[in-house]
Amino acid sequence: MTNIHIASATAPVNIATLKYWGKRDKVLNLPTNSSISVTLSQTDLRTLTSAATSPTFTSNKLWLNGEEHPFNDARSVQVLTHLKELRKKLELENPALPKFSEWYLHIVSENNFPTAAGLASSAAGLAALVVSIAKLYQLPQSYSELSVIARMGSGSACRSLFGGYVAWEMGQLQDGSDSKAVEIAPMEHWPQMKALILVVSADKKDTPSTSGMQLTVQTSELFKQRVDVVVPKRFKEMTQSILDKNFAKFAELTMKDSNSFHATCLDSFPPIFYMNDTSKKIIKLCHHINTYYNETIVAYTFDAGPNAVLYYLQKNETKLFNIIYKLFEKLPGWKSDRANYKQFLDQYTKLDKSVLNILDNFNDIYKGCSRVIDTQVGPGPQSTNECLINKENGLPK
Ligand SMILES: Nc1ncnc2c1ncn2[C@@H]1O[C@H](COP(=O)(O)OP(=O)(O)OP(=O)(O)O)[C@@H](O)[C@H]1O
Ligand SMILES: C[C@@](O)(CCOP(=O)(O)OP(=O)(O)O)CC(=O)O
Repeated sequence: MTNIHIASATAPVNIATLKYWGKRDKVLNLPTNSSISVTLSQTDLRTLTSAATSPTFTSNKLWLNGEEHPFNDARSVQVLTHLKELRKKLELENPALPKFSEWYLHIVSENNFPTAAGLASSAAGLAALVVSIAKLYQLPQSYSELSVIARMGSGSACRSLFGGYVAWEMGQLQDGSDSKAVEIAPMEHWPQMKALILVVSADKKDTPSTSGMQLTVQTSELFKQRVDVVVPKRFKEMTQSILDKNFAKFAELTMKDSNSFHATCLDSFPPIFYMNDTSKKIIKLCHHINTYYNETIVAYTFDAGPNAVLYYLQKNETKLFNIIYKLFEKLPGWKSDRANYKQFLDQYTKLDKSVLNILDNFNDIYKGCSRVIDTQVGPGPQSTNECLINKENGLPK
């Protein structure tokens, strides 16, 4: 087979520090509040997607992690329709261009981490889908403009169009054209931000985010206070804390916002529970650590599932790991190039007796977790020559 055109791109995961929870328009996927996230390094968590088009393809197809995946759901169709419209404009302006807008697409995608495990695979997945097709179609739109399309696929995906520190501005327009992601600051602004993900064992999510947030909008009184008062103020403060590189402030707002989001889940009717007992113990542990050091050195945040993401600064890693490594050392995922592990264990025994007594209560906490992911702030989507599609037949390699 000839006449197959292919382009590939990677995209990162992002974990919100000011949560998106609630839609004001379900079809266009418009949020009830603006949100903020940190983009994580693609060395540890990334989606690689190759997009191909050819006049010989007979339908749109998606292969995800080696298996064919449904690709005709309303959200995917909406994303493809918008990208094709933008390509169509280019073809009208320049009739010499091949008519990609009239051909079907084959998409092959791989996540280098577990899919649908509450690790924001849909965010990285949708962002990589949009960026790879935009590259294939040679679209001139900015990443902010493309984020509007990614948003239709999954809200949080719009923030994965940028690296570093990202805001999703909720926008005011009815058509959603101003509900887009913008960069607050690139990764280089505050490269010392680290993230330790504690993957908490769970069979399945309590309630998918999409339906969970709709239930919250419909039933929670507390939610009104959150979107009208709490989040707008916090959005300004958190943006400023990032620009000022004020970790203590950033961390406090991050923890409070995670708690506020989960409070509105509990206030939904019937209530939604995303955190489990292990999640709650992790919250307590972080507060004990900050109290012990008399300084906010670690922040926790939880999405629509029990996994914890801990944010901390590189300069405080030793302080944090002197406590946390001992408690979670049995889990896989610690970076093997750390020569310091023995030192962390030695330091643990030298902590004050008072805190060691408290930490005794956390000896079993690792049993509720399956692995750690030791990562950090990272860049946005990348173009790549790595390709998952066979040029001869347009199928996965
Ligand atoms: N690489 C990808 N390309 C296209 N779609 C993807 C990709 N990865 C994931 N998805 C879509 O996202 C879905 C998983 O989304 P889901 O919200 O259930 O999990 P998650 O994103 O890992 O968790 P959470 O949103 O709670 O963080 C998959 O079933 C698939 O439809
Ligand atoms: C708790 C969250 O992770 C919710 C993410 O929700 P989704 O972006 O997965 O929802 P849809 O727009 O319906 O696809 C908070 C966040 O990422 O801001």
